Amino acid sequence: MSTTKGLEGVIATESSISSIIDDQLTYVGYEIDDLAAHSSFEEVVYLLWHKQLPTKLELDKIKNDLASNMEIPHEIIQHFKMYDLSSIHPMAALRTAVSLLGLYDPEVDKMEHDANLRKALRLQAKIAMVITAFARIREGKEPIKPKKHFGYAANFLYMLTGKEPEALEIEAFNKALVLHADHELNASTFTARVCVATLSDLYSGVTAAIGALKGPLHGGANEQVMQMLTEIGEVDNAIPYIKEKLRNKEKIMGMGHRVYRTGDPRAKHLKEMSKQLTKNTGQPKWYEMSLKIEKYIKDEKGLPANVDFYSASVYHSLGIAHDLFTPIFAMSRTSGWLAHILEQYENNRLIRPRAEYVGPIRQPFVQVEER
Ligand SMILES: CC(=O)SCCNC(=O)CCNC(=O)[C@H](O)C(C)(C)COP(=O)(O)OP(=O)(O)OC[C@H]1O[C@@H](n2cnc3c(N)ncnc32)[C@H](O)[C@@H]1OP(=O)(O)O
Ligand SMILES: O=C([O-])CC(=O)C(=O)O
Repeated sequence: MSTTKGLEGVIATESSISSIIDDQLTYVGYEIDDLAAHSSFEEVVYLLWHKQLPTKLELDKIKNDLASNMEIPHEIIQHFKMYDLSSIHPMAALRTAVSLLGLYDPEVDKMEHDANLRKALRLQAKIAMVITAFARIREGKEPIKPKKHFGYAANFLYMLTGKEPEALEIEAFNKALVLHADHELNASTFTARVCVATLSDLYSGVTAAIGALKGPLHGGANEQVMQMLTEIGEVDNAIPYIKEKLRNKEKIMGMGHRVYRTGDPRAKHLKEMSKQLTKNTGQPKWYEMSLKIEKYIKDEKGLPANVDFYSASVYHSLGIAHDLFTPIFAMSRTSGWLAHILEQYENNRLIRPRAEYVGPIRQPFVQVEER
């Protein structure tokens, strides 16, 4: 047996959801650039789950279904109110709340495709209010219910702030959701597939995936990027700060990728949004700092910026708390996780690789009294 550390380059499954070929990303064969330019998040959700673009009627229906199913059970709100949320990371709260949501879904253990689609819709809808309710309750505010006529992006921003978002904010946020929705067999998606390949339920799969996304080598990097930018503070400090980090053999968050070599095709969209939004908010320094870091790391280490790098200054410019960046990633990626869960169920086989044993062998057993 031979091992591949981190399963690099290992093809673990077939999938027709998203592909990364020659550093180009597609969802069901549609270029990410086209989807980012033209589609709503709901359209992408439909595409990932049904593997075709919706008709106008189908799109209207999924938009309406998502908005009408967003309200979360009262018990989840009560659950958040039980804790001192000031010391709880929202990703931990989200992981627990998604698991808890499963308790309130009467179809949780129904395994038919249609039942799984209905659960997927409910979970995708409710996860938006789980995050916003958490964010409001920890600030001592009451959660806000969704508006039926708002789209997914607008509803999230509205439930978070209580203000009707502006068109530019909705557009930027929608685009960020589209860009994060799916990404082939990344660590959290693989986790979801491993979990449900035991024929466990969909809530378990998404709960497991949230746990995997939380780490700073994966989705948790976007929050870390903003922490780094905040520590840097001013554009002139950027390069000395980065040099020091590299001297200490520390990783620069938001840089590098297991699959992309020339660059992450999502990053350019977020970069452009960061440029515009930081200018609009009168804080171009976040973009300028990011630009310097990106160039330096590319020149010095040959590493490209990944999706987490510019999303940090985008979300910051939208006035979103830094520790909500990863939950927002999770909210979008839930659509991809659910698509992969549905695909796994369709053609399931238990996922159970082997480990090469490298521990001691033929050890003589010694009774506890003699050790
Ligand atoms: C949505 C996402 O999940 S996108 C990724 C988000 N994560 C981050 O941004 C965290 C920072 N980046 C990283 O840690 C890595 O690039 C990963 C985890 C994304 C990919 O990791 P891997 O493919 O396993 O690469 P690995 O960690 O082995 O790095 C290979 C080499 O590049 C270096 N390297 C990789 N990324 C970075 C980085 N961000 N900063 C500095 N050096 C880096 C490593 O130190 C290593 O160097 P060495 O060979 O001299 O020891
Ligand atoms: O694919 C990966 O390894 C990580 C990533 O960019 C993502 O999940 O969006």
